[in-house]
Amino acid sequence: MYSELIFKVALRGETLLTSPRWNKGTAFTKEERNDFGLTGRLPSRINTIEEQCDRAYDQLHSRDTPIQRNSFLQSLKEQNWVLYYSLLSRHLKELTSIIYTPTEAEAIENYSHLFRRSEGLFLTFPDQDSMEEDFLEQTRGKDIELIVCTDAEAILGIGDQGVGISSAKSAIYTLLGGINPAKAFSVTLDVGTDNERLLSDQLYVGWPSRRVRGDEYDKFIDKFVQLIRKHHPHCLLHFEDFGVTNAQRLLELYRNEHSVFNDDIQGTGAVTLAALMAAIGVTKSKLADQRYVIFGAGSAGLGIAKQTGVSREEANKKFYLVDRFGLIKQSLGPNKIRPALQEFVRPDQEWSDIPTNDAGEVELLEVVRKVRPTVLIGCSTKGGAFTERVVRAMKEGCKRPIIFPLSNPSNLVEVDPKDANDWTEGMALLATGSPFPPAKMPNGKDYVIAECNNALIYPGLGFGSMLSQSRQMTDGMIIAGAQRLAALSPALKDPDSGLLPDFQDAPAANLEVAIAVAQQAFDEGIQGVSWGREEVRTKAEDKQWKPAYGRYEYDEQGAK
Ligand SMILES: NC(=O)c1ccc[n+]([C@@H]2O[C@H](COP(=O)([O-])OP(=O)(O)OC[C@H]3O[C@@H](n4cnc5c(N)ncnc54)[C@H](O)[C@@H]3O)[C@@H](O)[C@H]2O)c1
Ligand SMILES: O=C(O)C[C@H](O)C(=O)O
Ligand SMILES: [Mn+2]
Repeated sequence: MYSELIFKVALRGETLLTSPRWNKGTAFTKEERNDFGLTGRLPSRINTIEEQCDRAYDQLHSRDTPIQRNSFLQSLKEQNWVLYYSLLSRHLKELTSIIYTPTEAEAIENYSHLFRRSEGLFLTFPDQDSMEEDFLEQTRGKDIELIVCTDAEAILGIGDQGVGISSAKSAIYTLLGGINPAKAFSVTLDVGTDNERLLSDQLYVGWPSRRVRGDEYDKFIDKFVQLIRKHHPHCLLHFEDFGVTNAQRLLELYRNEHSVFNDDIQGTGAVTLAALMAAIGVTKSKLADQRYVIFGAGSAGLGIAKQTGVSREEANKKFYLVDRFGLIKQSLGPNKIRPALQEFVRPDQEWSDIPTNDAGEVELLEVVRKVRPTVLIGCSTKGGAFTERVVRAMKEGCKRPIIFPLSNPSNLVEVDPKDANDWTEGMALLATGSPFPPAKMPNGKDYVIAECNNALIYPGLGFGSMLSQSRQMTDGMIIAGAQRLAALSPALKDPDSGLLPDFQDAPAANLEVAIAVAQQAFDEGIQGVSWGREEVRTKAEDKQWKPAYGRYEYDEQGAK
């Protein structure tokens, strides 16, 4: 059916073959080769997309390591979008882990050494006088619906990487969310780096200077945000992997004036809420009845704590936050407690009889022993932090502990889910941030480890907001998306199944999320479109971009 699509294209010859958006390589038909000046520029045989995918898949497998495969796929993306996304869609689970988590972490760590061709827009602090010009040079005349930006201060759990991530996040929007890649744009905000390894690396491609902070940083970010508001008022602005001192602050600053979204706070909060809803569906309890310990009180940790919808007064009763200085309690003082954590600070007297370490801190194990939490979530960047003693203490405190070690990439996971499953005799309800193989239950059955990664929901949240053209991404929209995702949980049918849909089903799950989000925008009366709520599903299906070539007609006024 997609071969019925007709595109008016204004490129010819070499420029057509080097345009990843329009290039078809050996799939150009005889007629197109005649019309676009390609006869003599391509070998004779005309391939189908299936044949091209088979060839590319073989080439991919001639590379041995995930990082070599990541580089291969990056090159393919630079050559031909339809082929790239077709190949990824055909081998979704296998290849998502190559272009995204966990392999993307290695690709970003080695970005400067693997560098071949730049992608998206680089806005660098000392060049800010030409920011608008640079921005318009690349975006002029384009109908941009999505901008993914990062300042790369807190990339996954690997910290400050100077430049990186936004293009992988943007590709996931297309692959799992159906966003047209021609309408999405990734931006690196290069404000320097405090990573010594990068600063002393002669090959580092970013701006080799210490990170700009304070007023100067805020002004730089503001200049960028105002540019988007001016030129693309409807566009969704997605923030990724900002540092913990900026992420929440920037979100609060802009979320009422533009459709902005922080993935680590809101996307992670939403996907974890969905996994929690599924888990309490299995344990037949309520969110409000859980006792939560969150290990790692950064952007993700706080996003999760807030997304559960527990009221401010309730928060201090239900949540125990543990960070690098142990339990967040009063006597840590303002230097060790960020203002955003205030509502979760525990009174000291509550802990006076609990042993501390030499530094006077209450460690995770002691917190688990005392609180007997039903839920333990890790977003600390500290691999292995959920030791056997911690996990066994969880099991002593409740029959079916909910344990989500969410730190990425795989080597930073707080506990290998296989171990957590063994140490709890298969009773733990588990979900991780990176993909892991199933664990074995004592009865020999496989227990599927749900991948609680924000990629299962952020493309749908974004698509829903773009579809409804809401000028805001409200909490109500995010919760509606989380509820819809939770309703798709395989564990609701079979308690031994994964808590969240398998990644193979991520495109379908994200579409459902998008529909719920757009419907919610209508319910809140903040949609910017003139069609009606009952049309949301059809409009969503129509708007989805699918990797398919269609037929090209040469037209000087056509797309470039
Ligand atoms: N699964 C997902 O979808 C998902 C989403 C977002 C983040 N994450 C992961 O969560 C982790 C944190 O991400 P973030 O964006 O919140 O980063 P962040 O920098 O905002 O927060 C990290 C927090 O962990 C704390 N921390 C650092 N070392 C610690 C230690 N040894 N013990 C206890 N706490 C420690 C820091 O003080 C900080 O508060 C990363 O590994 C990231 O990959 C996963
Ligand atoms: O990038 C991911 O895989 C999820 C998340 O945004 C993270 O920072 O770890
Ligand atoms: Mn992230």
